[in-house]
Amino acid sequence: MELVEETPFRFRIEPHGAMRVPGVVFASRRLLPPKDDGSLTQVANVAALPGIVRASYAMPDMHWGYGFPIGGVAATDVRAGGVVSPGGVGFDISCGVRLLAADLDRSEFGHVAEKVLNGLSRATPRGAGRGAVWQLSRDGLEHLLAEGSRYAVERGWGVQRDLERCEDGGAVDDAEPGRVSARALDRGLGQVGSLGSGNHFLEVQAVDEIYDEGLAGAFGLRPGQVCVMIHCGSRGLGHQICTDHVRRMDESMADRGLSVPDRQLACAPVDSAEGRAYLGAMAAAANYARANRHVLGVAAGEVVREVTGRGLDLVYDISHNLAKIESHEVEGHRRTLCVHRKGATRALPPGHPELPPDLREAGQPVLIPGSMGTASHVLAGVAGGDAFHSTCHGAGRTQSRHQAVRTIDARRLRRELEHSGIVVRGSSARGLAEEAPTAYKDVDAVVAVAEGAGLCRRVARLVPLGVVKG
Ligand SMILES: Nc1nc2c(ncn2[C@@H]2O[C@H](COP(=O)(O)O)[C@@H](O)[C@H]2O)c(=O)[nH]1
Ligand SMILES: [Mn+2]
Ligand SMILES: [Mn+2]
Repeated sequence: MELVEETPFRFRIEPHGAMRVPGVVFASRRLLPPKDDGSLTQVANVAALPGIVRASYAMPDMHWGYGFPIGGVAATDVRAGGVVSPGGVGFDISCGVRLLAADLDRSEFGHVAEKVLNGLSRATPRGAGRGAVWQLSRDGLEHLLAEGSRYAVERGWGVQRDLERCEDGGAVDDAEPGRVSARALDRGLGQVGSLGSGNHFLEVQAVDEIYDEGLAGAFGLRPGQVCVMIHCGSRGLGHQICTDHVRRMDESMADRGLSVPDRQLACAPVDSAEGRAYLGAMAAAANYARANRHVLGVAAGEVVREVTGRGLDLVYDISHNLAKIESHEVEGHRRTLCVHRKGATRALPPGHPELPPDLREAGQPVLIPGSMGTASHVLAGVAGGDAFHSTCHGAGRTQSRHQAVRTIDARRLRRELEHSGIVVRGSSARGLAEEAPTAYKDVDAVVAVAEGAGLCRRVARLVPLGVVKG
């Protein structure tokens, strides 16, 4: 795949073959994926989607994914036959990050660290399919799919202010629980308030460095502050919805005369029976994921209060696996677009009407986990942000899980983490090796490139104090 360096941190793949638009990769030379991981070919494949506009984008944390690369962003024109592709959202629909801040300094945390981490470990169900913080009836689950975190607050979980600090006020309005299969409902029923496994985590962190004092203040962050970051998504429910709709779209493509370079890019016009069915179910999964992070955050807040006497305030909650119908200007015209972000985070600029009043001047907080042994970051959206106001979502993998397990000694890793003062709870030896910091890119370099490319700005850097791994 030939890449042309257009400007620092921006590479272009010229349209060729079935590509309808160019590919644009935001990266430094060092962060570019190896040619043999297939993700640059995926950028080119996505550029062939019917109705795609401007470019097929990839963020600096990009790596290979199902159909779309992780770190991929693509928008299609809804009124010009543009398609939606479940592979452009991923199996963990609305996987995302929630950051909460404590009125506690890291100097006060050391002597209670073990106690807090033990409490968080007990309060956080994790692993494949086991346990949930909130046991719901089938009727309750349907309410939650329609109303997301708003339903949780209504039922006594957390406070109204939490909703203002959530993307979409805690729920998307276009969810259609009736589009969710019985199998997906069954899988989701006993998992509301659970982490899942692998890359999902609940981490206690400290603010280590502030890059922009004004923005950090607006987000409620100060140097040395203890925070809790939660990364998880829509569990078995989202996975089943993706599986159901990839199959359905795959079956309908020939009849609709649609073809794509890779079967994993199965898609349907947004404005079609299959497209609408997927988007309605996907939105229900998005509401599930937000409520999932919400109740985990409330449970974590109770533990922190019990041990330290201080509570947790929500900084922000944002997804990084979602398709959204948004209005953007393309070639001088306002268009209604279906924006896929898969392992990419929306980053609204200052002044955007969708931001709550207290964040409107600052821009949207963007939450970037790094790894359990390195830093994580808080960024902010900027005016003129490219890729439909999107940026990276993490460090991004350099090694597959399989490669990591083959090369990393889990016992040694656990010792090294504990030696650096990071309390580790949960996770099997295999799980720990899969998620080793060395299996990921350098998150500091990723966010510096994202900022250098004009996608966002850096606000604060956080370091881990303890982690509960899925
Ligand atoms: N702070 C931590 N970050 C972590 C950990 N495990 C993974 N990660 C980062 O999350 C992103 C997002 O993952 P994805 O599954 O949504 O693609 C990933 O790229 C890593 O940078 C952790 O334990 N702590
Ligand atoms: Mn996930
Ligand atoms: Mn994720």
